Amino acid sequence: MLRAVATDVDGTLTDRRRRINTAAIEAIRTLVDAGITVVLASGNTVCFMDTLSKMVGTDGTIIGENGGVYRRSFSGPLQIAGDREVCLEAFEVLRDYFAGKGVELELYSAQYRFADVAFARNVDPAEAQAIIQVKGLDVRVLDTGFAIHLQPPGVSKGAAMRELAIELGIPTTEILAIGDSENDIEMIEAAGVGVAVANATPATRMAADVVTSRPYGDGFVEAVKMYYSDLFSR
Ligand SMILES: O=C(O)COP(=O)(O)O
Ligand SMILES: [Mg+2]
Repeated sequence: MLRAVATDVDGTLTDRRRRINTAAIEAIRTLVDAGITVVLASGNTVCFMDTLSKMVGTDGTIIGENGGVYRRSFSGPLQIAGDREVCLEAFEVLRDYFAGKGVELELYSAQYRFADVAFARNVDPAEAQAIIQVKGLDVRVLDTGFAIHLQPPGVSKGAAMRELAIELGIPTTEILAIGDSENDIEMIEAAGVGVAVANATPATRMAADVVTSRPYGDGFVEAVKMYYSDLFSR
């Protein structure tokens, strides 16, 4: 039995413009009301995730900053994985490099982040990755399709999900994970069932057990109805 659903946010519950799919919200509420734990798992900040959790109606179990932070329920202690300093140092290197090419990097919500660094996609993520590699920096460059993130090695939504699973007392084999991007691959692989929505990147689709026929929030609803058909047939 799939006792928990871990879902990505941007590109999975939202569309390309980050507008949330209202049918996806309804589906999450149906799951929550049936006692299924819904974990919102995103590259977004804790404060963003808290607001989203409240308004959607989950118990506040979240993975934020691509696994850099996670927490069981609103009242649980916030766990911080990884070292933000190494990400900030790597960001400085990238900022100098791209400044030399006349491109200014734009940080996203830096004052609200505990573990990672996120910035605008106005540069090629592959070029950023190449610079990190050339400089021998021990940081991952993740392209979520919405932002570029710098993560310490070992930090991922999948690693955070494993830790949360222990806290929740739910084996990872009983978790359904749904996502769309590179930052969802470890989570999709670690879960008992991994789903990619139709708009997912090729590597994310490859990692998944199932790829939905519909994109974005409609794909999320399709996946949930597929695995919890009894809850939605009433
Ligand atoms: O914060 C991002 O860059 C994307 O967020 P997501 O993990 O919810 O898709
Ligand atoms: Mg996403």
